[in-house]
Amino acid sequence: MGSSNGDDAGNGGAGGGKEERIYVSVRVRPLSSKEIERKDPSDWEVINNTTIIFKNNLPDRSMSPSAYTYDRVFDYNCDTRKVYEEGAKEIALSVLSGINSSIFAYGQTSSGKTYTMNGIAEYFVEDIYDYMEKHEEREFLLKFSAMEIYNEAVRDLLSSDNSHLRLLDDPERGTIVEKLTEETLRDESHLKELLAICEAQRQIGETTLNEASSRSHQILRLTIESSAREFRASSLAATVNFVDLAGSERASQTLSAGTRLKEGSHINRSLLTLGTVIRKLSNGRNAHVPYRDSKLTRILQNSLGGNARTAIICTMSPARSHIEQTRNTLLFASCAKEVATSARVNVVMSDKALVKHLQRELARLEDELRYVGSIHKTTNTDELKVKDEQIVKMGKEIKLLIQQRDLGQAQLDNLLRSIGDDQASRRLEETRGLSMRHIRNPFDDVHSSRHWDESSQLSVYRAGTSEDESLTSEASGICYQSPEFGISKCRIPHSNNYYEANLQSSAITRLSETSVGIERYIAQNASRAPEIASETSEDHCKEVQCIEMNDLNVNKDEFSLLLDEDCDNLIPTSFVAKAKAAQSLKHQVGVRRACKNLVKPDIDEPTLWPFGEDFPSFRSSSPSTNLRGKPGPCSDYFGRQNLEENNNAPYSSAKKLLIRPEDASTGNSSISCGSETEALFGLFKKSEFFSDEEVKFKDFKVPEKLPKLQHTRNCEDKLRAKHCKTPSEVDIPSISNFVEGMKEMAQVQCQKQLSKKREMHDTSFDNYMFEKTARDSSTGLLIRCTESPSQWPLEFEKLQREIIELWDACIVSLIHRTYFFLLFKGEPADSIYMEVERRRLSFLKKMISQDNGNDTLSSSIKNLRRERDMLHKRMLKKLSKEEREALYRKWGIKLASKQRRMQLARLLWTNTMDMEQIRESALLVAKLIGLLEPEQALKEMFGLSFTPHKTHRRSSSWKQISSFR
Ligand SMILES: Nc1ncnc2c1ncn2[C@@H]1O[C@H](COP(=O)(O)OP(=O)(O)OP(=O)(O)O)[C@@H](O)[C@H]1O
Repeated sequence: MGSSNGDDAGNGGAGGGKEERIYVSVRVRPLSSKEIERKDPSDWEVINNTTIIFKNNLPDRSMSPSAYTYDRVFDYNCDTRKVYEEGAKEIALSVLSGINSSIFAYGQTSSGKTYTMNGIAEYFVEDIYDYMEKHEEREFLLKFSAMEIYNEAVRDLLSSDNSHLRLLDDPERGTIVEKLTEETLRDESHLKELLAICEAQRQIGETTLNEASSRSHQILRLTIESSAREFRASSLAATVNFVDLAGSERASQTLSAGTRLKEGSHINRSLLTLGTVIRKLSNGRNAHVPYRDSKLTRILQNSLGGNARTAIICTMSPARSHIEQTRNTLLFASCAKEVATSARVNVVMSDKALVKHLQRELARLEDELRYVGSIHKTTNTDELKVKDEQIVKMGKEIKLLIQQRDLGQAQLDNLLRSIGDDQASRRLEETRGLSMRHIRNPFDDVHSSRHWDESSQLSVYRAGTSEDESLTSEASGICYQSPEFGISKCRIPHSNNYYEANLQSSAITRLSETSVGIERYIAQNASRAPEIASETSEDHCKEVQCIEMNDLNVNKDEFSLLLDEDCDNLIPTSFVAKAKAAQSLKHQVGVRRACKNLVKPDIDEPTLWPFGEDFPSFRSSSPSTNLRGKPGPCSDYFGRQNLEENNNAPYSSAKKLLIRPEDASTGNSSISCGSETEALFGLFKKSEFFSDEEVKFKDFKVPEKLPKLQHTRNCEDKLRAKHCKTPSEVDIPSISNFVEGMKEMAQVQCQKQLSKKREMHDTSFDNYMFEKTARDSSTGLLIRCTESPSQWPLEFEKLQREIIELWDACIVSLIHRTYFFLLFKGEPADSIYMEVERRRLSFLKKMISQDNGNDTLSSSIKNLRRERDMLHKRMLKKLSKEEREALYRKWGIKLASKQRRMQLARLLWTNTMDMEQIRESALLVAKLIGLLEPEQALKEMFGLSFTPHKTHRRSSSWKQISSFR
């Protein structure tokens, strides 16, 4: 065979076939006896193995090509073996390599198609069996089937049943003939028998040209599967088709009529489609190829441009009388020469082989899984190891802390004993006829801070006034912390009255340090509440003991507070004792910090104080250093005083004033026992944080005119000077500090929420408080948020806008706004933080409005200016020129204008109605202050969880952030 086919039959890969052209040869038969008889001349001459020429110079032949070239041209004297050997063998035998192949015989009737095809099939069968004999190492399976397409009906040539067979489309095998008999060949003779049957079964009729004309298209199909005997994992399987087409002549030429005419039309339909298919394929594969237009092309689709090697042998008569048909045949052959097919080796896996293959694949995947699992396991093991180490380490720390606690407890007990606990009791009994009962000293039963939290949700201190076991609550002094925003109440009985007052929550948060004093106060004063009011502040101050902190020989009878080194703040002695004993606080610094937890800020308006000035002795030796100041530049984020080292400063934004009841009722002003008193118990004035009910006393009416507090402006000035930084010194609070503050704030709120349900069935007084809780808007918001999550997005948007407006109104730090804005983006758990922020800002706004535009506002403006100044400077450092210019354009700042950075800084956070501008502002500020990845500053990073948790350590964020207010 020619080089175009190559010698690489069977080399096609299983995955993709090798493209090759259809092998086209032309066979010229000898003139038949009839043609010779009528002296029909031969006009064709084979000049070489590949070319045939028309040798007659007839006038009407001038337009036709005179020479035709093909892969092979066989002259009339070539026998069929040669035709087979050189025109079909290689392709036909590709089937042994697992490659589909097809051999076609095409030509007009009586041109020698059947003559040629029968010979080829015979030689092929011989070769196949010869091959099989020579390849005993392989096992072969041959299956034979045969069909004819007669009048566009498919018939099984191996079946005596003349019924028409249907064609089916199989997604894997293509078009298949339904119910076509497929005989498994036993041997060569068996095949020859079957071939004989086919020949006998084929439709034959007499035409003018051929006495035994084949009137149908015959397809003989041999499928060969072969596999190596010793290695049967896979086998090769392919099919070879021997296609003997019906005559391609026109019906008129065969002088057909009746049945023959009908046959001709059907024959020509299939041949016409075959011609179209070949032509389309020869022109390129992009065009639609009408395989389905005829049964012939549909069945042989793979052999025509598909997965098969194909050879076409065009037979022709050299007689002049057939010149037209011969030329058509040659033209068809020329066209077919251009058609390419793409045959590939068909590897078939046996079921057994398939199972084996799948088993191997499964084993491989399992290995991979085990490998991945082992990596994962290793990782887990490593993680567990680290965690185990952490557990061991934490265990050691816990052990150490327990030791320290026990030591502290022992020392405290000794201390209490040494300072005369008994004496205190005796003294109380002697002087007031009271006994301390049911006192729950938090240090006695606090085994862990958790316990303290638990108890702080409920009544905390109870001092009995008699030894009667049937002590009623009316007879007792009660001081406890309510869940209502952490507020606490003290109730002091006297006669038929008892006085109640709210204690600022922050003080109670630290009640562990002050409890003894509270208890004693209650115990001591339960029977003399009215008298308290009559005592003067001078008297009170006389009682104050200022004890040096190293002097632990304090008299426990006296509720004494230690002053810190500056005598700015107070700390109960019991706390000092504990602090010292536990060695958790370092002398003065520790004490000072603890003391400053108790510091209370500014007082503008009075709140009634039922206890008078006989409150346990404490004083400030340095009144000028009291911490009265207005929320403003020196106030922290929540309006609290901005105290250096005030790491644990409680919430104390509300103003307060301590006056004696009678002073309150008479309007006399007698303020003064010092800010420390206020700080310790921090009574709140009526404020946005607390309602009327929370601050009024049951047995006192709030006087219309209340004494004005005499501010010590020096203090404010001093604080301002001390804590407010110059622009160049402006520090940027870290987001973690900011978050820490948020957590603490929300903690109070969460505790309130949690305790609400728990307390619902408590005393009537408690119910009173909880009814308040239920009315509380924050609580309401949270409930709405958790129970109607679908409403929350709207609520959030509304709340966010309100907060943005309030930030603007309160001239809040841009950095604070940025942190807040970026952190709280609308998750349900944000509600608590947002509500706290809203209430805080509302309170601040009111404070500012009450300030009548004085220093507070101007200071805030000044600080905001400093902040903008800082941001404008950072633009140079943090932004490239291109980034800056892009921002100028975005913000509508002319590139040619001056002080563009400052212009931009002044625009930030200004348009509160434009959320896009707000968002842009937040992102820009975040970038400028070094919050490089604001999106990563998620609440989760900082544990901003709604779950309440203890955080007694207060961050310095308040101080830092406040410096921008
Ligand atoms: N190469 C050849 N050498 C000798 N005789 C041939 C050759 N080719 C064909 N013949 C003879 O020509 C006659 C017609 O051949 P054949 O039946 O094979 O034609 P056909 O193309 O199959 O016709 P139809 O399409 O009508 O079946 C037969 O008698 C056959 O023996």
